[in-house]
Amino acid sequence: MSLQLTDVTLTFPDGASRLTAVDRVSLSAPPGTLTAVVGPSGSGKSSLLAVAATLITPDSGRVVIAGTDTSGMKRSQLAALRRSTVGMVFQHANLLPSLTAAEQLQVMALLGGRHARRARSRALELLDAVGLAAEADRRPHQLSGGQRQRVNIARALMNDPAVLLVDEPTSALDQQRGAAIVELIAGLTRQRATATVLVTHDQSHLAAADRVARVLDGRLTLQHDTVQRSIPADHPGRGGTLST
Ligand SMILES: Nc1ncnc2c1ncn2[C@@H]1O[C@H](COP(=O)(O)OP(=O)(O)OP(=O)(O)O)[C@@H](O)[C@H]1O
Repeated sequence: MSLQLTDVTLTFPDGASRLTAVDRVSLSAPPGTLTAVVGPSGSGKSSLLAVAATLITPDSGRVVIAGTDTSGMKRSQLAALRRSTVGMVFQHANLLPSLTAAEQLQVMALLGGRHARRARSRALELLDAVGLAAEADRRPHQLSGGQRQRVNIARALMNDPAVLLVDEPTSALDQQRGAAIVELIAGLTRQRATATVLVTHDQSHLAAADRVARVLDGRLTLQHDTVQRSIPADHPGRGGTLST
């Protein structure tokens, strides 16, 4: 299991008391599957994703990423673990205005301590995978909203993460471009055997997911598997047929 949350609770200060944003949630995400997390506004979806990303430490419960139990880890250790095993895609692409599409990806590899020349070829390979081979040398202002989000997705995959966490990636896009982005994420999840968790408001995105988790008032109320899929057997450490 690439991502495992066990009995996780997260609270925030709320006046004299505390608000429970995530309430005893257990969720596991196997490699090569897309888990959609849906629920009304304020139900705790983003909080759950932030805990899974180790950006926030929960009050209680356990987060295991790619076999590493993150409990008690120092901030620097968590940052290193995130760099090597977690890719994150947020609502807005947040690209650096002065860098080309390829350079946005190369920066990630250099931060991850990878070799510069290999970083360039990997960046071009990933931009091709998201349909942007011809846009590699364009800067963000020369790209459409959907293209910027594709660069964002490719960037998140640069360090070959075991876990891909995606928060509302289509909110700035129209229905058609949004659906194409979710299809792209689903395809990359299977190709690259990432354990992907996608937070979305949009019910129409659920068709692309293997599993659906519903959150209400911080609780996971229902989780079901939609289909059975196989993942590439030659992917290191992630191969085999998967029964979700
Ligand atoms: N940093 C914070 N400090 C205090 N309360 C917070 C904080 N972040 C979230 N909350 C509260 O936790 C609850 C869950 O919020 P969260 O953003 O996780 O929900 P969500 O389902 O992602 O909502 P949306 O779909 O609107 O983004 C809400 O009541 C919210 O007000």
